[in-house]
Amino acid sequence: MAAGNPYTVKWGIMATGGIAETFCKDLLCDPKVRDAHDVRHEIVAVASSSSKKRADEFLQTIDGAFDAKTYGSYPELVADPNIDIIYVATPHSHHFQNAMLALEAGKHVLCEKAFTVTAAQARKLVETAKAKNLFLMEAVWTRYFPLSIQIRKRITSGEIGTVYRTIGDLSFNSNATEGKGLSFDDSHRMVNVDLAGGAILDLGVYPLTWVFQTLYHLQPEQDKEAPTVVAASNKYTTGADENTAIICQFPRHNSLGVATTTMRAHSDPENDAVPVIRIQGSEGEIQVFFPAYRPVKYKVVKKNGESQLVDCPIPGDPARNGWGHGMFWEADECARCLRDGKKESATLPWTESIVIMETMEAALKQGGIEYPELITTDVYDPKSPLNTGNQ
Ligand SMILES: NC(=O)C1=CN([C@@H]2O[C@H](COP(=O)(O)OP(=O)(O)OC[C@H]3O[C@@H](n4cnc5c(N)ncnc54)[C@H](OP(=O)(O)O)[C@@H]3O)[C@@H](O)[C@H]2O)C=CC1
Ligand SMILES: O=C1OC[C@@H](O)[C@H](O)[C@H]1O
Repeated sequence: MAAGNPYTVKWGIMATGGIAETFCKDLLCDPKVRDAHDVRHEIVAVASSSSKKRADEFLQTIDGAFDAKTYGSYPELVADPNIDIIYVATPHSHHFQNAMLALEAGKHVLCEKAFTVTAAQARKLVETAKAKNLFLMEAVWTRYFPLSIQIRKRITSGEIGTVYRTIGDLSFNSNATEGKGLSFDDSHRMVNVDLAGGAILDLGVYPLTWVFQTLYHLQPEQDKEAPTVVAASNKYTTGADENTAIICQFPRHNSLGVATTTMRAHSDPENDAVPVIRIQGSEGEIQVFFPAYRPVKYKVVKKNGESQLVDCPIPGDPARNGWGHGMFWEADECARCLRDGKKESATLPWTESIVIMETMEAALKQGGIEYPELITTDVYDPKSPLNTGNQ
């Protein structure tokens, strides 16, 4: 790399669903538009477990990377020597086996949230990345937003005093128009236990992200304290949780986090009428507005009543019809880590992903939510139907 040239990362995309499309469109945005001059991204390959044709169509959908190789299976993708890092964009159920497939093939990995279905799976991924000297990161994109970075800095600088409590919610009103059910088919990944569906793993991970990035991440390294967890869930007819509340207690730090999520009511039905995250300290609080996963504004309210509203827009690339979703910031983090030889991101270290998985696992257990053996095993199987595409 000549001095001054941006470092280029070559991405392989595993799966062609909704989030893969969004992420790839972000990769195709010009980094300079978001003031990133040191890194750039290339999509060099895409795989669909259903067919090569589906992967070909995907390139049309994202309207770019037309030279990328396309594959009709995940094993073919991970074998491609031109790829630096694989983005795993499959349902939760598949993350462990798919990420292992990529790591075992010697590829760095960015794996969608929720990282895994069980904490043991998360530990196994980390052990494998460590043993193989590979980069691995959970794709909790919200952490890499300038908004999140600003908020963490404000907390660290003491602007709201000692933080005692963070309350967060991510909820949607997904009630069916008729009857008592939800609007999803029972086979949909939001509610299907075979795909590790449910509110906790899909939505709850975001309010938990706010609890963790404000109450756990900022604890001094020598005094890290994992929470004790008390949780309750109401189950949907499929067996997945539809309505969950999780309390995280950090007794040594005298703080509490409350994360709630439901598919039965919206976090903010009046649109910006209420904050969806409240980070509460002795000198004031920081309020973050909907949605918890992609917030674009927050308010600092001081004890004396003074307040400041801060807008943090997500830049759109004019050359891509103004597209810009905000996933490019996590992609830039991957690029910088790879460039600098780092195996994990300091913004979401491996230990923290594991503690978050332990927290969600505790909540699932207390809520009586159970998932099938095929998707909870922490034994890697390259021939698992989750890897070969028969499932
Ligand atoms: N960061 C964020 O904002 C978001 C993250 N997500 C996360 O991304 C992941 C995927 O979600 P999303 O893209 O919405 O899901 P989709 O259902 O839209 O796509 C999932 C893709 O995974 C592949 N897949 C492989 N096996 C299966 C299977 N048995 N059933 C269904 N799909 C399968 C398919 O691609 P193919 O046929 O090409 O192999 C499919 O298109 C989840 O972990 C979710 O939590 C989701 C939405 C937003
Ligand atoms: O990650 C996500 O963020 C947005 C939600 O709508 C989606 O279900 C979830 O997977």
